[in-house]
Amino acid sequence: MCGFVCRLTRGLHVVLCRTGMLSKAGVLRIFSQTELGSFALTSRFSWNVIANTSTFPRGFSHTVALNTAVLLRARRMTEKPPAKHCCSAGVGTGESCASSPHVKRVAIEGNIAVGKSTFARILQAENKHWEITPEPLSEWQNIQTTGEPSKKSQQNVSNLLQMMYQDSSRWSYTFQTYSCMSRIKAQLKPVSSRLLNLVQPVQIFERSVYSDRYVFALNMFNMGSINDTEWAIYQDWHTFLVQEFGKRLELEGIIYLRAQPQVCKERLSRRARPEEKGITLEYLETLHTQHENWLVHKSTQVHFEHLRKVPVLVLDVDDDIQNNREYKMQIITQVKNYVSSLWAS
Ligand SMILES: Nc1ncnc2c1ncn2[C@@H]1O[C@H](COP(=O)(O)OP(=O)(O)O)[C@@H](O)[C@H]1O
Ligand SMILES: Nc1nc2c(ncn2[C@H]2C[C@H](O)[C@@H](COP(=O)(O)O)O2)c(=O)[nH]1
Repeated sequence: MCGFVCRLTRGLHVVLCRTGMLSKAGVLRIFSQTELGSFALTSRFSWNVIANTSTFPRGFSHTVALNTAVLLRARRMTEKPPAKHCCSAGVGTGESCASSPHVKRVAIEGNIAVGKSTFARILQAENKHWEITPEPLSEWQNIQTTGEPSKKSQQNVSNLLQMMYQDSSRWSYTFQTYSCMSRIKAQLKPVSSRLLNLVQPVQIFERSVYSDRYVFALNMFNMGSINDTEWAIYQDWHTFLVQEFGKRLELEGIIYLRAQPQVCKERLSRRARPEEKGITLEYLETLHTQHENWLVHKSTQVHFEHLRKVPVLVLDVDDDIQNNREYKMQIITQVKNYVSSLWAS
């Protein structure tokens, strides 16, 4: 038999017949045949991730029809060097990593001060197979700037969270660019080796690139804090980046923590974060509505096919989870059952 056996995904072995000359790097694309006879790109892998590429042909351009109506085509692509480590790969190589297939990724979503961080800590303590990635709040509160040109060496710190609450029309768009970028980085962070060695590991993110758009940015736009032009630009780059990073930003599950806005207001006041002292009940109500529209009524227009299919676990957390052991165990059981269902699917 001519060619190589490449393990592309779990359980899928592909025989590549070769023609042509040698190449060191490239991208392998898998196309599925559609009913109309055309081919849709389903996966893309950096060659150096799947095999020793020194044996691949230069200028390789070849098509192999497999008996499962899957067409394989490999093409030399030298513009973008393949990443050294699949999980730190750049834009455009997203599918090469497809994250770790045996780690489930779940986001905790919910209104401000509903109790996401508290809940995340409870989950972390409950199950060592669940690892939490907190929301990058401190990054938003501590942006290193160089200050005035005359004081170049002096480092200043900007608190973008505070700036956004103090002058929302000036800073909301800037805030969403930064919050979204930091969420992308958080979601792309490689899975820890500790987690990778566990059975049925789960990566839990506090919020996601999706609530950034379908809750906050949309809300800011509806409130007039983000104008038409900013909204168009935000949506353009958001769609582009989410599509480019592909599977690496996808979630397998969403846990929606829900409480009445009034309850969130009370918890917010108790927490007393200085930047948030101007937050009104009305603002929390609009955010509540955005969550409900996106995750419960499904009336928000979402732009990513996979996101529409993500199963959502809704947990009502109006009651005190911290000081009521029975209630806490009941909620944890719901999460365990939900996570088990993700593994079963
Ligand atoms: N279920 C709950 N019942 C009562 N208080 C809670 C509950 N969950 C969180 N809190 C309290 O509410 C405040 C906000 O919680 P936090 O976890 O910081 O919210 P979030 O991360 O959603 O902004 C904290 O003071 C926390 O102790
Ligand atoms: N305008 C936006 N504000 C956001 C966004 N994500 C979080 N936030 C604010 C809300 C809180 O004041 C603070 C932290 O949120 P918690 O709910 O975790 O306490 O940051 C956003 O995308 N846009």
